[in-house]
Amino acid sequence: MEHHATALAGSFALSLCVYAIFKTHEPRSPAFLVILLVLLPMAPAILLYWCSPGATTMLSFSALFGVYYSTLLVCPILYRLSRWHPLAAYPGPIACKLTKFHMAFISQRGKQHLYLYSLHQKYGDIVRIGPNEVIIRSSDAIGPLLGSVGLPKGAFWDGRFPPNGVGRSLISVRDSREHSIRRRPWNCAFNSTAIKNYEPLIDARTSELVDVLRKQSGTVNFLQWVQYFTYDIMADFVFGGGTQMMRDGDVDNIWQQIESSQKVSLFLSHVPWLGQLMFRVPSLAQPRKAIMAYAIQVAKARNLRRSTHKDLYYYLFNEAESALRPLTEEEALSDSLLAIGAGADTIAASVSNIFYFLLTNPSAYSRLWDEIDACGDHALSYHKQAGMPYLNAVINESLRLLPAVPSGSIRGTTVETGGQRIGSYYIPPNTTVSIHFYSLHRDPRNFSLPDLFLPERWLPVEDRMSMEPALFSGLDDFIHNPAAFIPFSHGPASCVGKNFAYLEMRMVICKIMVNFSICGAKEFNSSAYEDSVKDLFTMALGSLPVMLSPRS
Ligand code: HEM
Repeated sequence: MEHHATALAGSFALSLCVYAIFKTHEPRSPAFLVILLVLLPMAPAILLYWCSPGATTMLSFSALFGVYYSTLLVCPILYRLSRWHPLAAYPGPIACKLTKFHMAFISQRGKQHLYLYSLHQKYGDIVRIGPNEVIIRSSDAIGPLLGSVGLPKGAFWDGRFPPNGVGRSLISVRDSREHSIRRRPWNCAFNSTAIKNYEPLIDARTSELVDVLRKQSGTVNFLQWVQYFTYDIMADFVFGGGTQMMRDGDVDNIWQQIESSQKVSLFLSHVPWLGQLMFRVPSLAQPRKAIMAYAIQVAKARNLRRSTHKDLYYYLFNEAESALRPLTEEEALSDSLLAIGAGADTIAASVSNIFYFLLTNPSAYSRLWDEIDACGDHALSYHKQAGMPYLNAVINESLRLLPAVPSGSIRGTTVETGGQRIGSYYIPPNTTVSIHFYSLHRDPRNFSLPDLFLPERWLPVEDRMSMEPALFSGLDDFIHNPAAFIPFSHGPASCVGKNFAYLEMRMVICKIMVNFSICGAKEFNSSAYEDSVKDLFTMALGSLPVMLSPRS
């Protein structure tokens, strides 16, 4: 009996030690996990059998294992809910405080942006959405979190790549110094001179889009054509060409693959340790590895082919031989999937959303039409478009309401960075933290009438008053805070493709408006469109059925 009690106490003590190891070191090696979770709990049972073989029964063995595993389960539950947890002061749902699996499952429905928005509505400006994770809805936090003295990328990104770091793309590099080295060639590829070189590519592909749309009759799924268009243009400026989706369709089912891989990746980003384990099980890692392999193969083919113009890979492969510390081939190849996703996916969603808002807001549609028509032939000049107030207001308003990365970009403190004050909040070490763009953009403290599509809010006061006197003249204290508008994020790790994205979006909108009048097809349904919006880190959408009438 005495031996039984000692063995139970030993099992309990051992389990407490193992919990401490998990908490401090977060072991992920399968061999180590087998030792901690399978072999160690056997030790008290073996000792018990050694000391009193006759008295040892199946029941006493089960009790020993039961004590071991239940201690391992109960300790984190008690700690995570206790007032000693470093995030105890921050409110949030109990399920979130207990486990990140809660968010992982929520994310699979594609509505995590709405869920997080509802949490901000309920709990306030800072919400605990995981045992070690918070989201913030405050413009005061933008600079301290994302600015030049802000925090590096967070643990969120660890679940998407193998534990040895192979294949990590720029967006996921957690060490700030390494991130800035990896970012240099990207900055060169998207500076104002480089972007000028992409203008003929945009011209050619937008004209091709107009041509294929002219050949369509009846209901057209506008989203699908925009996806083909953005993919072709991405291939042009990233890989020097090589795809013809507008001509041949999506023969390799790339868009479907991107969406399914985004879904799995988002789940694993919420539970990064699971993602890293998954990479060790070939059959589970297959879908993610397949899309990574596809992207790498496209970049390798570009390397063999060389490009006829200065594309992104001209800079990533250091073909000008100008970089002080060129990327290794592996680093350059690792960025290919990021370039595909970021370069095509975000713009396709944004352009589709812009036309969705125009179709559901006829006065905005006709104001934009008037502005474009008033520019005559100049409407298709990049220079002119950059200064068209209503066009830019429509783009911004659409990105405000439906940002293409709705839940923002994830940063984190580590043991090395220590804790940090972000605005009025203290973020302890080892915490993942982000600003929830969707909630920030719809906060009435930043934008009056936050849920209304109102491009006029981006115009000078006198212009918006003259356009919408009924709406604006009664609102002396109309709030418009552009500092809280961050669809491209902010700071040294923000979106490198922002200027290019504006260039492409402006041109495609103007070319479409110059060439067609558009209306919703009979299948068009605004609530179905809004329901189809999914937050899979970047935004995925259903379809946008329209009718196009060519203008002479
Ligand atoms: C409407 C279009 C776009 C939107 C709304 C958008 C938004 C974003 C956001 C929110 C981030 C996260 C930044 C952070 O971690 O703080 C990001 C990162 C990034 N975007 Fe974009 N993006 C768009 C288009 C593009 C395009 C056309 C490219 C060109 C390939 C691009 C390339 C990138 C890259 C490389 C990063 C990683 C930056 C880094 O970690 O240093 N994006 N984007």
